[in-house]
Amino acid sequence: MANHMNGAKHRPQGQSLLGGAMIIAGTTVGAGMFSLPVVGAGMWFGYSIVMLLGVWFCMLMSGLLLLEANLHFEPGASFDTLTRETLGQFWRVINGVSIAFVLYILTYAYISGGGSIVNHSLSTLGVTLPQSVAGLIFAAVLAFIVLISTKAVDRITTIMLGGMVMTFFLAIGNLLIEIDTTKLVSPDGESRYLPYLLAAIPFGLASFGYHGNVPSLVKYYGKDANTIVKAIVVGTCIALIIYVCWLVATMGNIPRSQFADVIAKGGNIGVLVEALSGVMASQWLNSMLTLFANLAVASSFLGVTLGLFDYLADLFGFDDSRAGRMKTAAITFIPPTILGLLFPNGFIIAIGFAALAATVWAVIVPALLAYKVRQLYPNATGFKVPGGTPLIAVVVLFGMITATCHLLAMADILPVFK
Ligand SMILES: N[C@@H](Cc1ccccc1)C(=O)O
Repeated sequence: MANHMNGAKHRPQGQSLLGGAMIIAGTTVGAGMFSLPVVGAGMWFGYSIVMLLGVWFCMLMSGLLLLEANLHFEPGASFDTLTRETLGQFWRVINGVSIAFVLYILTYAYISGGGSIVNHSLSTLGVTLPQSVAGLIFAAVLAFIVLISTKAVDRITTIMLGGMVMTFFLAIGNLLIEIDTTKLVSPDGESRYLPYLLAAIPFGLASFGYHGNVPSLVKYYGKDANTIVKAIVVGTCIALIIYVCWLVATMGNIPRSQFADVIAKGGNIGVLVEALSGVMASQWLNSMLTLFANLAVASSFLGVTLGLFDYLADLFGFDDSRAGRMKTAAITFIPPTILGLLFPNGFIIAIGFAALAATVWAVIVPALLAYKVRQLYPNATGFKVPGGTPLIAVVVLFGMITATCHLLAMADILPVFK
């Protein structure tokens, strides 16, 4: 649900807290959520919750550090401006490249996940398609909406958000009632848990990414630090609650040993939803769950690709005319769609790489920005994240550890549950 990446351009001052909290929650909750039970299956429920709490805290702090730095600039200053003016050209380039990489790879992840869930939905209707074709249809329909206008995206994501809230509570609410607590606390399968935690941290990080929205919030609220802090805290807490419910619903219904099958089939969204469908009593609730997954991936796709679309239009200087938008749409959608056709099942791998790049711009750069502005303005009286330099060091360390975990897991050095 990574919508409103660059939203809220047209709002005056005095906005309600709820709007901002929804922007943050909307961006945060997305495809990352579907990777959590799959990559958390090894360490299972208890450690997954501990990991989520730790990652939530660090990602909240990095968002607040970014806000602290941002408040030294005029509302409307972009992430690019912040890094250029504070850290210089080198970091500006690193930051820009890592943002573009995350947006591109997430677009691919959504096409892969979208193809998987569209395919699962069609198969319940008796239609079978190759997954790459389903991904292509998913991408083409949504890309068309982005091509029309930002307003079209805004309207459609709002409708989707409403649909997601209803289907989430219906489907997950029912799964929560049906959970089997013994599955949660004494899982089956091999008796090794903790070693699997490390390889899962990057997925936690990706699931709590929202940082591209911090400059949008400063634009939305002006320099009202108090309200923005509350919006970030409330928004990320909503995401945390949703993730905990989601882990209870999945791990309380699907036995740990069965996750090995889900992982063997690629761990994609459709496979996970299919496993959950197997334990749901009613066909109607089953459809609600499938609808929820479709909406979650589609709204994330719209939010992220709109961010990428605007970013690329700005980078290449394409205007807003029909020809300009066509050119921007071509460079936004064609590369990830080709990747989706070639590798329809790279969802989990793509989220992992998104996390690797996000450690740069959503964790390390915000910490460095805050460190630098504190040096530049030692007597500033505005908003300051508590904890001093030690907190900044913790956030940087978290980013470095997460990146290392991803690289080691990719190199097969860290244990990954299979
Ligand atoms: N949190 C988003 C992904 C994301 C990462 C980084 C920044 C913005 C969005 C998701 O789970 O889908």
